[in-house]
Amino acid sequence: MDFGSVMYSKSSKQILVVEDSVMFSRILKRSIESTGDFTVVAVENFADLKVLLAEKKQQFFAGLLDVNLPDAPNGEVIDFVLAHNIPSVIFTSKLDDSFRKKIYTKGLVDYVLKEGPANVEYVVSLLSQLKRNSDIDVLVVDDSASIRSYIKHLLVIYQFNVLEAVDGIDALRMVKENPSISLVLTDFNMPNMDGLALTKALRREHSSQQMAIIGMSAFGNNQLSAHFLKLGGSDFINKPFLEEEFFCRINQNMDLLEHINKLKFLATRDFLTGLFNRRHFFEVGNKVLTRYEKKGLQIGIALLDIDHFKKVNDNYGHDAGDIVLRQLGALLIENFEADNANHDVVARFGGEEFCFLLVAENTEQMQQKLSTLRAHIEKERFVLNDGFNLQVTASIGLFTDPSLDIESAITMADKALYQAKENGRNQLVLLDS
Ligand SMILES: Nc1nc2c(ncn2[C@@H]2O[C@H](COP(=O)(O)OP(=O)(O)OP(=O)(O)O)[C@@H](O)[C@H]2O)c(=O)[nH]1
Repeated sequence: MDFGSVMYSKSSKQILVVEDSVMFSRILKRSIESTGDFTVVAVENFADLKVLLAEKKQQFFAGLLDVNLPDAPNGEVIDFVLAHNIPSVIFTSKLDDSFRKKIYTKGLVDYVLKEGPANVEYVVSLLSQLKRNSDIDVLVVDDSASIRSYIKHLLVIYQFNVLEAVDGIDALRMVKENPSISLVLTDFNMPNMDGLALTKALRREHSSQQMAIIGMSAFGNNQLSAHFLKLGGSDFINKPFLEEEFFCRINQNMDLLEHINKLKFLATRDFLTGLFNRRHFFEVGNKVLTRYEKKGLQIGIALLDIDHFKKVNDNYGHDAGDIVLRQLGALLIENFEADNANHDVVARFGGEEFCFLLVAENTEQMQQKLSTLRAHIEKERFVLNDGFNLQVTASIGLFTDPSLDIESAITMADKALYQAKENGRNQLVLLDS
């Protein structure tokens, strides 16, 4: 048994595999690790498992357990691993009804039949869902404490972060205080504000692309479920439900939100740097413009262009150029997006050119901000794949005039940028009206 040879990256989560078939274990390891999100530690028998968990070297995100091991033929590993608080999925070659019920009462995440490659794919997607769920805040709304606690118990098995509310009014307050909530599971009959009124109120502020709302009510109430879905409910679960159906519906709804968010990201962001793209810059920029002009603040447009960037590509290769663009993108996100009380907007316009919409009390503030950025870029070490450190400089053109629209302001900022290049590069040039 060799646990020491595994390299752990800081962000990857560790998965425990307990499986006596070396071949199956290898296939699992390869498929799981190919996601780049997980590293696998595998053991072949119960004895090794005991040693591994006694060492307490790793914190496992999830376990994949074979229930029939030569030294533990009756599923003894299940209780042992669960006692170590490792959410687990079991592999089994056959499944009867009573065993299936036991799986969920024991607090296992799921079961997988050992049938072939499709099941390995299922395990990998299940692990990815668990990882995603650990970033999702769910609100459970029910006036019954015991039902809330049961649903919370199920959601925690699937790694969700769970918040609770006792009725619709309480739920609206919780959503306001916790804007990260993206799934609401609500009962219907509640005092003060019921599930239908809650859904109506939530949908005024949160579209179905931002938040999933799943209703839960006693079986047979078809009119209620239709009414709920028409109000904007995402899905409906009849009570009592099979745990398996409960998890499937929740995961399907969260998969949908995830896909929508990915599409939104792809439509609005530049692929290489993650900054806004040109189209989205205009969309956001125009909104910021109207909001801040009213407040009497000044707006400026700046264009930044890396100096002699062609030489970076020519001397070190296109990949090195991409590394510089990516690292510069991260620097711009850190300085202009992450902590952005003024709502400055920055985008990659293409190639090595970046555009800024700046909001400040006066032109001097903007100049100060951009001069600090220029100096920061000059000092930054861009680290290439072979470890070589590269330095670059950038020229910036800034234009300020409260009466111009964004497009005309960009044309003027481009003139200022041209002057900065003509004057010898690595500098900021201001043009104002
Ligand atoms: N690596 C990489 N290079 C790119 C990308 N987009 C554009 N470029 C390169 O950026 C370079 C831009 O060069 P030029 O427009 O001649 O300007 P420059 O060399 O930066 O010179 P000045 O702007 O005059 O200082 C070209 O070599 C393009 O091929 C990209 O996405 N990745």
